[in-house]
Amino acid sequence: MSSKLEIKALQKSYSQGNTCLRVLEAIDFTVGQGEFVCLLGSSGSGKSTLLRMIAGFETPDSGEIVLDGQPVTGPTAKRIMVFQDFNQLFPWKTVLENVVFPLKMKRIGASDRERRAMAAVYLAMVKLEGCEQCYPHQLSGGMKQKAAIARALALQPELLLMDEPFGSLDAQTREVLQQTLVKVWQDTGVTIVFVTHDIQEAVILADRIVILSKNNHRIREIVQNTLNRPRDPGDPLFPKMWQEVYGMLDATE
Ligand SMILES: Nc1ncnc2c1ncn2[C@@H]1O[C@H](COP(=O)(O)OP(=O)(O)OP(=O)(O)O)[C@@H](O)[C@H]1O
Repeated sequence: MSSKLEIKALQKSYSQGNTCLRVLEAIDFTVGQGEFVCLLGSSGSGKSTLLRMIAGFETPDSGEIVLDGQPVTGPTAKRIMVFQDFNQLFPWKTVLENVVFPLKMKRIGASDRERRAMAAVYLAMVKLEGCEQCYPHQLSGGMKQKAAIARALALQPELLLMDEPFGSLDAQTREVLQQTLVKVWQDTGVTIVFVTHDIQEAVILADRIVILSKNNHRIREIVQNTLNRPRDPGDPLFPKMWQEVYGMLDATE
């Protein structure tokens, strides 16, 4: 698998008052074209910080982030982020308009008609057909997250970055969205880096799981997920994979 994203010797600290808070140190890993990678670690291990740097929202103290051979120096539409917050959509626009608007801003599609057709394709992909004319306040949290995912995918990013997008959903809705996301990922071939602190979520979604340690700010382990897809927590092999990952996390506490 060719490397889509390369993270090289990344280091990041924040100043908090008079002290320097070290967050990430010697972070090295690659993400392959079309791969689904989860960043997992306890609270404060630097998962979101790492994702924000990959997005180009923040700069590392040292080290390099390279996408398709080009250093990341700031945000671009090649890397689109989906957040945990349900209020990512424009409240005054319909679901369809929410997907069409960024396409127009990025001059994707030759006409409004073409952009609306593109938006409808991505909304159908996340199973929101029939909701195109709804406003965000008429949607459940899960439906809002689906719309945010459709909007991100419609921009056809090189990299989809997801920061605990299902973190505020109930368990059942979360499972449905996980299945939807895996299907969309398989259909589009998009490369995904997904932050979670939920082991089950990482085991259901990821090809590989990058486990961050809060203790030394480094990567504790990169776990290859050996379970066949579609993943099912009822699979007798699922608890073994879960335990393997849990063991890595335990050692970081
Ligand atoms: N802008 C900032 N300024 C100062 N400190 C920050 C900033 N952003 C994050 N931090 C600190 O960096 C550390 C890592 O934060 P980060 O949000 O990346 O962790 P996380 O693993 O995503 O945690 P969680 O799972 O709780 O979201 C935390 O101690 C946090 O307080």
